[in-house]
Amino acid sequence: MRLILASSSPRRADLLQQIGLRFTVRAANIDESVLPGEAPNAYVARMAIAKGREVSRLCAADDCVLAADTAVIVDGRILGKPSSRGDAAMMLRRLSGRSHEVMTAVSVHYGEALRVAISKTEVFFASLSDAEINNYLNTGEADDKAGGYGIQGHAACFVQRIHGSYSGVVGLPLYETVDLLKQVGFSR
Ligand SMILES: Cc1cn([C@H]2C[C@H](O)[C@@H](COP(=O)(O)OP(=O)(O)OP(=O)(O)O)O2)c(=O)[nH]c1=O
Repeated sequence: MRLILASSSPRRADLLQQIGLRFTVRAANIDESVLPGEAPNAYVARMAIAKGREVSRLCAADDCVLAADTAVIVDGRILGKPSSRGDAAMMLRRLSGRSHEVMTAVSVHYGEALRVAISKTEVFFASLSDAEINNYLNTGEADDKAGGYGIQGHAACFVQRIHGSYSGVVGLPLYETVDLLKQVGFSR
């Protein structure tokens, strides 16, 4: 009986380690395109379930598989990971001087059981100058992160406040994760 983290994200592994869980990492590789008209909560839940399902197929029947998906939502639009530096710059200009929502869905597959939770956090960004955006992009932090920023890195300077879950913004909401593991009866 093992806990498997179905993720290639080093942040998710760091967060799980932070709360003392022992686990093995097995990354999932799925198509992350948004369906036409798909609502943000439906999208992140579908992605978290698909990642978990793919990895659980390769695991033992008594393994517990944890997966997650994070998206940034602004004006009803879903921002995933930027496809280029220009795309990341566009995302950061869109987030500048206002608040947006970060949604992370977590899925747990354990035996026949599947549970999903969604964490939503409002993040308030300061106004960013073009120079600040360019300097930030030079750090390379934007490349693999939803919305083109990481609150845990240099972009912390852009964040005035948040309302919700810090670990959820970084990619794995820890309260919800532990709650789901309890719900399916997975004990450490
Ligand atoms: C908003 C934000 C996102 N992120 C990260 C969390 C996720 O790793 C990433 C969003 O992409 P995801 O598709 O959720 O995850 P991933 O591709 O990194 O990893 P995997 O699918 O293998 O689990 O953005 C931060 O690290 N900090 C932040 O402040």
